[in-house]
Amino acid sequence: MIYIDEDMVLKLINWDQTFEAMEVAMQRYTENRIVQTARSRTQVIGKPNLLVTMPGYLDDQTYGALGCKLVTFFPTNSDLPKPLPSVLASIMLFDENTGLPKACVGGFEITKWRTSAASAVATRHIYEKRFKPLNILALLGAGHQGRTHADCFKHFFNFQEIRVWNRTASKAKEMVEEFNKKYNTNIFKFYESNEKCVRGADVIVTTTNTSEPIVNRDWVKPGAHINSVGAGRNHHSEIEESLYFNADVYIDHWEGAKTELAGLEKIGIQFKAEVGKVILNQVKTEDPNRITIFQSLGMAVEDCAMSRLIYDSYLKTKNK
Ligand SMILES: NC(=O)C1=CN([C@@H]2O[C@H](COP(=O)(O)OP(=O)(O)OC[C@H]3O[C@@H](n4cnc5c(N)ncnc54)[C@H](O)[C@@H]3O)[C@@H](O)[C@H]2O)C=CC1
Ligand SMILES: O=C([O-])C1=[NH+]CCC1
Repeated sequence: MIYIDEDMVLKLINWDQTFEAMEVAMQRYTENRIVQTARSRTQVIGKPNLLVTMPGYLDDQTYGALGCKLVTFFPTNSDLPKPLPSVLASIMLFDENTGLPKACVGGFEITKWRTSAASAVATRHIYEKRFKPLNILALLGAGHQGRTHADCFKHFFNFQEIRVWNRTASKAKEMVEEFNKKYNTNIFKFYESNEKCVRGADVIVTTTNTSEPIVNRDWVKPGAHINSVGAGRNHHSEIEESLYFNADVYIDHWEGAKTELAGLEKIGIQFKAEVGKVILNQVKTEDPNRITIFQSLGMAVEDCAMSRLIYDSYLKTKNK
């Protein structure tokens, strides 16, 4: 069995293949060519810290794999004297004919990249494909996911303004300075107020651990698209609940939604479809003024696709 560490993952990963891997994983989901369950959660007693397991099987010539991601979600890591990321992960990849372990792949970078690319896939298929405007992007959250989403959306879309808000303003300011420098641009703008950041935005991405809404119904312009990624108290804490009643809500997978979005179902929200159906043109939002939401949970088969991609790329570099 080989170990592919985070540095190597970063050398091998790229946005275009990650996007394709996410499209394939979501499409195969709808075609019933995957197996995955709701993830298991093992909590450290007396703490909000969790070990989460995500096993999956994806049937695909290029991205197919049998694997299991092990994720730790430790929100208390940000309070350590030397802070650590709150989401850490490793992915085990198995031979689907023998069950032998093939690789253990670092899952920290993969989780950031694949989650960002999943949001981009959702934005492309739910929103951009309908010729909707892509002028202003609002990013709420300047943590690991917020930063990777900024790179990803800069790569795939041509926004004229990318607004950044964060609970701790200094982090958003730092990010804006760093990203304007990195891309030699001035399109990244710091926002002190989440309301002002959201108002007028065409696309909104939320990547926070908040347990209270940071996006209110009245702030979101008609026809805007939201990718809600963060999992605070639950996986739908970032958006005011009444907004879900006024939107078409898309998910990535029903197994996860049944448990992790049970709170939304309980208050009567019906999910329109999984993103795979939109990719396959089986469903779409017709009304251009209807707000759309991608409620991203993250799927095991996305990690299977990514670990296969990284494993194959790794072998290619070794065989050169
Ligand atoms: N949907 C998916 O597939 C995935 C979702 N996630 C979720 O995304 C979220 C962000 O993950 P990372 O960026 O890795 O974490 P991080 O620790 O790097 O960032 C956390 C962010 O949440 C913000 N935050 C924390 N408490 C807040 C509050 N009360 N109000 C407003 N903002 C608050 C912080 O300012 C920071 O911007 C987490 O909830 C994580 O569980 C992570 C991976 C995959
Ligand atoms: O899909 C994923 O890896 C995660 N979703 C929420 C925390 C980690």
